[in-house]
Amino acid sequence: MSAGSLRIALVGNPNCGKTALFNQLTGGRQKVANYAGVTVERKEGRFTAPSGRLLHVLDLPGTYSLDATSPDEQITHDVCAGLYPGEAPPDLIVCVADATNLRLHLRFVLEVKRLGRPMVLALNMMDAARRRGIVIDVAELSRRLGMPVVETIAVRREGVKALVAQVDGAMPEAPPAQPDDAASRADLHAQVRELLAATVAMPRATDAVDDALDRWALHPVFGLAILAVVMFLVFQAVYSVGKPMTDAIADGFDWMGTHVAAWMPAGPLQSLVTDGLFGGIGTVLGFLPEILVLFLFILTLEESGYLPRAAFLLDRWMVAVGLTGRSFIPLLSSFACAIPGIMGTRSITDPRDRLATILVAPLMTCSARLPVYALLIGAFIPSHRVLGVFNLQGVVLFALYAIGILGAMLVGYVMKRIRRDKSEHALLMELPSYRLPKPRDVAIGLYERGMIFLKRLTGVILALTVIMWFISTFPGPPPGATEPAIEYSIAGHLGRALQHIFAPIGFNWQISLSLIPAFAARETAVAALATVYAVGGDAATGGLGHALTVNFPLASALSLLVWFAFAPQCMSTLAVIRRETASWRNVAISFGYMFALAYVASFITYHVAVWLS
Ligand SMILES: Nc1nc2c(ncn2[C@@H]2O[C@H](COP(=O)(O)OP(=O)(O)OP(=O)(O)O)[C@@H](O)[C@H]2O)c(=O)[nH]1
Ligand SMILES: [Mg+2]
Repeated sequence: MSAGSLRIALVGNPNCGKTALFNQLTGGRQKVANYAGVTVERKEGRFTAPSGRLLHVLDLPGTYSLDATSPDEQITHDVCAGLYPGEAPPDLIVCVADATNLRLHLRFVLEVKRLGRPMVLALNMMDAARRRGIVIDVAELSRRLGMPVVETIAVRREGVKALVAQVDGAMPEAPPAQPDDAASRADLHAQVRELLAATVAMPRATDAVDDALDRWALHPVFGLAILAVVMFLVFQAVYSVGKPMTDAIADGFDWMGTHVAAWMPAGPLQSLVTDGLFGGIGTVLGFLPEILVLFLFILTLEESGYLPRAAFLLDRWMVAVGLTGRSFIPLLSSFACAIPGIMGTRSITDPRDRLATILVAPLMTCSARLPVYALLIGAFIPSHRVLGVFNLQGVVLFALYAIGILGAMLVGYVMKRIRRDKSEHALLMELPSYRLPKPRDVAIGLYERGMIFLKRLTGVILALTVIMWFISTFPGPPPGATEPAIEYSIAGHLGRALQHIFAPIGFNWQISLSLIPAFAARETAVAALATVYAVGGDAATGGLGHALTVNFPLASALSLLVWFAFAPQCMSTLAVIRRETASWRNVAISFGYMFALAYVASFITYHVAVWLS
């Protein structure tokens, strides 16, 4: 340890507030949510304590015990035991415990103590504990454990002051290291009982409000009905709240585009700015409000503690289709993006269940597909009222999310049928307390999502858009050409070559072409179509939506929507599958089955739609 700095590791059972504490200490913006298994990687941050000392803080995945059974728990174990490659053991372990659930959490505290390293116990969630009338004799607990004990409330700024003072003060003495064997393990239970009896007065074991809510939320029939209604309302909200804002942004960009164009001399540069930048990037940017509205709901649900209940309700169904209730949370993260979803599977203990979840995660509709859906739905689906109250566009969007989920169930079921090991695992999961979402955490989450979207927009999407503009513009038409200029460009040739593959499912060459950049980032399909049609001169009047309705039959649009629901995901997703499973074979399986599924489903959709119309 260098004289001026100290390395601290935050450890504890899942969902006890380690990350909330980490964010308060370091000003970090790591994800906090009300269920187990949110953090799956070690995250480092630092801050300067009042004494001027630099404190390095490590946030670790939660773990129920130090004999790690899943990849994220392994990380925690290795860091604490000083076995993590390339990392010295921490100078001080801050063990975080949920004060409302000490029966479970103290066991882990005792386990960590046996490592024989200097440690401090943070009794977190003291606000909730006091509300429930739990009284803890902190001085006695500290004396019996032989370590400093600090009460904290990680969701309030002032709630962590005492902890900072403690870690910034004199280093606590390390407890004696103890061997880790079966006998001493059995002993832990007895010790926890003794500690609880001597230091904690618990008026009632569980919260009356939680119990009352759970009678409805976990009811096998009403519970599922509530879940369906909640999900349906979320998608309605995306349309009724997000759409007007999206339209306003699109109009604003159109207006700016025409004005900027008026200032510039005609030529390739003007075309790049108006067709490529305002046409392409502007169109994608317009979908930010819809993404934010969707995530406002998802983050609120995450913080409320409702989601693990949904996992519990769906467990039976998930097992029936070859997944587990534990797959629920990673699959849910995949609605943001398959990448965090696939990384989130690290909390699934069984490698077989984990792989099944990884393979179906990309079928969940990620937020990058939302612009594509929104564009096509806006152009082709009339905004009728259904049953007087629901917006038809919202219903179609809901249906698209639903076919992704149904597709995942189908694929899970097929995998279950073909694998040899048919054992099933019961879901063991703690249900967290219900909690009113903290505006700050939701705001952090929204900010992070928004920034991810904007960074993609100014990075990969911008680059791809410029490339699309370039290949759509050059080479220019030969003298005396009769067709639109774009027909002679690289894009024209490439698109027509690809069309051989995609014509049977109803795609014209422009769409076939837009699938190439979409493989790098889904949203670019929108930017690419905007650029291609703008360069081709079709989008000049009435915007991209209009250009699409003129150039595309409805059957092609439906086929394209279905294609995007199932098609192999972007390259980054495949790269993460490779990293998480260390196997190219899984990448090939994933790509291959999704391509086949998408092609067959689009083929059927296209031909049925043509036949019906
Ligand atoms: N009322 C209250 N809620 C808290 C407190 N600390 C954390 N929370 C909430 O508890 C939940 C879990 O917090 P996290 O920080 O994500 O927990 P974690 O220990 O990092 O969980 P994993 O990463 O899954 O191991 C979130 O909903 C927080 O808002 C607290 O002191 N009081
Ligand atoms: Mg965490």
